[in-house]
Amino acid sequence: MNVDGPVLVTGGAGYIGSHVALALRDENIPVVVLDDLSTGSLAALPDGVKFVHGSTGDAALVRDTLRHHRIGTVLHIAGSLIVSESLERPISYWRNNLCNTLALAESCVMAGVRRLVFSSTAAVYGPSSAGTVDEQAELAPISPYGSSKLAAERMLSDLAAAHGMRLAVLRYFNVAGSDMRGRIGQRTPGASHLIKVACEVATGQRGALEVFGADYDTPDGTCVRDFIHVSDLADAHVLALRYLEQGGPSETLNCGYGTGHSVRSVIRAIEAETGHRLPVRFSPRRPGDIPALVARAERVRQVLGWHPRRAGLDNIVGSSLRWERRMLDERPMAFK
Ligand SMILES: NC(=O)c1ccc[n+]([C@@H]2O[C@H](COP(=O)([O-])OP(=O)(O)OC[C@H]3O[C@@H](n4cnc5c(N)ncnc54)[C@H](O)[C@@H]3O)[C@@H](O)[C@H]2O)c1
Ligand SMILES: O=c1ccn([C@@H]2O[C@H](COP(=O)(O)OP(=O)(O)O[C@H]3O[C@H](CO)[C@@H](O)[C@H](O)[C@H]3O)[C@@H](O)[C@H]2O)c(=O)[nH]1
Repeated sequence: MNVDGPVLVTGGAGYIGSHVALALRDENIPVVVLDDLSTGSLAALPDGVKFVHGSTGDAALVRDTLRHHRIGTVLHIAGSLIVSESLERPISYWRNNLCNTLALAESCVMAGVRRLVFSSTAAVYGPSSAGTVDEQAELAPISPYGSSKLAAERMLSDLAAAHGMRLAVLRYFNVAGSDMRGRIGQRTPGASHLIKVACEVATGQRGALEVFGADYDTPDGTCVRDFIHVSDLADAHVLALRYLEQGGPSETLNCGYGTGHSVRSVIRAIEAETGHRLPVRFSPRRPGDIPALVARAERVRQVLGWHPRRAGLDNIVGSSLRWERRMLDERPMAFK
């Protein structure tokens, strides 16, 4: 492959970033990770990956890192991402997702980086009657998280156009699962993502799964999401890198499978996998939740030639449960 210098992965000590770093390393692409370890962990870093501790907002550090390692492409994955938290702490979300992204992008321009991949989100879309959105759907975020990511998309697009940088914006839907070979997984302490939480409950690390709302206008009353396996998403990053290196123009791509699963169907998939009933408690709706969010995702397949290999709740839930059981083995006796 024509790799123009190593790739910088921001947020590479986090859940998605570490799977992306692993996918790049599996393709023998040299990787440097920049992470402030605010939610990430050194234990998540794959072997053979260089690590720089610091923030994307630290302009001097970022410029030194870009120049010292002769970085050709930046995969900007670092960010703040919990929808409900963003409603309580909007300043922190706008600062990290917009201001720090602007600082990073300015450093990229000054250091002559020509290619950028940006982690955006399905939360930039508003609630739609069909629940299924393509890249042209109305952009109407209902949380500071979604708004700050949308603003960052627009800011990056302006900078890219003016400074000869090519930009791939990847709008992830709900990312879940772990490396199928069990090498890495999601370590986030106190995580709030449905499948992570439910698998922690299934392995006895939490008491019960709280289901936020069963009165939505959806087939079974619970919210519907398009869950994408983290390693399929990581593969899309490798393809986006190749695409930009081969001269592909700037693109915005939904990353999902185009299949919706309700919260109740996730619970059923976990029960089928474990053979036990999952303890569940029904609670009121959680602020900021959209009833249904499913990708129309033909474009990512057409543009990048992406062929996901791990679709299906069984792959996602199975790999998540295997990872939680492994984490349990590493933890103190109190959890056993
Ligand atoms: N998890 C999902 O379902 C999902 C869905 C859509 C989009 N995303 C996006 O994917 C990205 C990664 O999410 P994740 O689930 O891996 O979360 P995560 O919290 O596991 O990873 C984020 C990583 O970024 C680091 N970080 C945060 N701010 C930083 C900064 N200013 N400088 C350097 N490092 C910083 C954290 O320490 C962490 O390692 C985020 O940008 C998020 O918006 C995630
Ligand atoms: O303990 C829980 C956790 C979640 N849910 C429900 O499960 C669904 C999914 O929630 P969650 O896993 O927290 O993900 P989202 O709020 O959909 O957001 C994720 O997916 C978005 C893309 O769709 C990303 O942008 C966000 O960063 C990421 O956190 C929602 O209906 C929640 O109300 C529960 O009922 N109980």
